[in-house]
Amino acid sequence: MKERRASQKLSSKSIMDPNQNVKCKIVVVGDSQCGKTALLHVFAKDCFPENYVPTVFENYTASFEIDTQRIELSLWDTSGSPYYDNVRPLSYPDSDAVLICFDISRPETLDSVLKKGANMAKQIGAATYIECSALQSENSVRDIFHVATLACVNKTNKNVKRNKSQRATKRISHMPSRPELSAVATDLRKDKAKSCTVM
Ligand SMILES: Nc1nc2c(ncn2[C@@H]2O[C@H](COP(=O)(O)OP(=O)(O)OP(=O)(O)O)[C@@H](O)[C@H]2O)c(=O)[nH]1
Repeated sequence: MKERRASQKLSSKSIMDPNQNVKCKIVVVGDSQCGKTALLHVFAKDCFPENYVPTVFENYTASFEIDTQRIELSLWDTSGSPYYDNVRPLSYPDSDAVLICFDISRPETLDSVLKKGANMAKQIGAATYIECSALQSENSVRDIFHVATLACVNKTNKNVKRNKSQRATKRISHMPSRPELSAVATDLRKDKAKSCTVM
């Protein structure tokens, strides 16, 4: 595993002790072949994986700097296969953020998110909805982890008060509905857009 040292500095209202090592655990879930591994590879290893290899469990590390604080990210890739439905939850304990992903060019993968993920996102106070393409835009991938890291840091900062349910309802309303996605999926396939993330 290779550690990525992001040069970009992030801004945060969080109050952090620069002497303290801040660690965040981010778990990535979503249907099989929706692009979870590619997302993590592009972010943590700076390259788009050439071949599709089904994941069982995989871990990556990376880091971000927020203000002068270095944040160590522990990134957990999971399998989207129903075969691993019983073991996937083993990665959830102690996670600071969960990225719930689907493939924007395959509306059926959004169904799973709507079935399981959206309710879960509301319950846990999801932060936002973001689209990205691991194939085409490393910046869009970086944005995902930028936001995820800030969400982790703010979550652990007791000085930041928020109304979880209001935030979730407001922010995830940007997520496309199933009919909207079906309508645009053909064009998206042509453009090779891929992953979306609800967090
Ligand atoms: N066009 C396009 N293809 C992508 C993108 N991201 C991933 N893929 C392709 O989608 C397929 C599945 O990608 P993975 O990242 O392995 O999917 P996964 O969600 O980790 O799959 P599981 O391990 O089965 O859960 C691979 O063939 C990737 O090359 C993307 O942003 N654009």
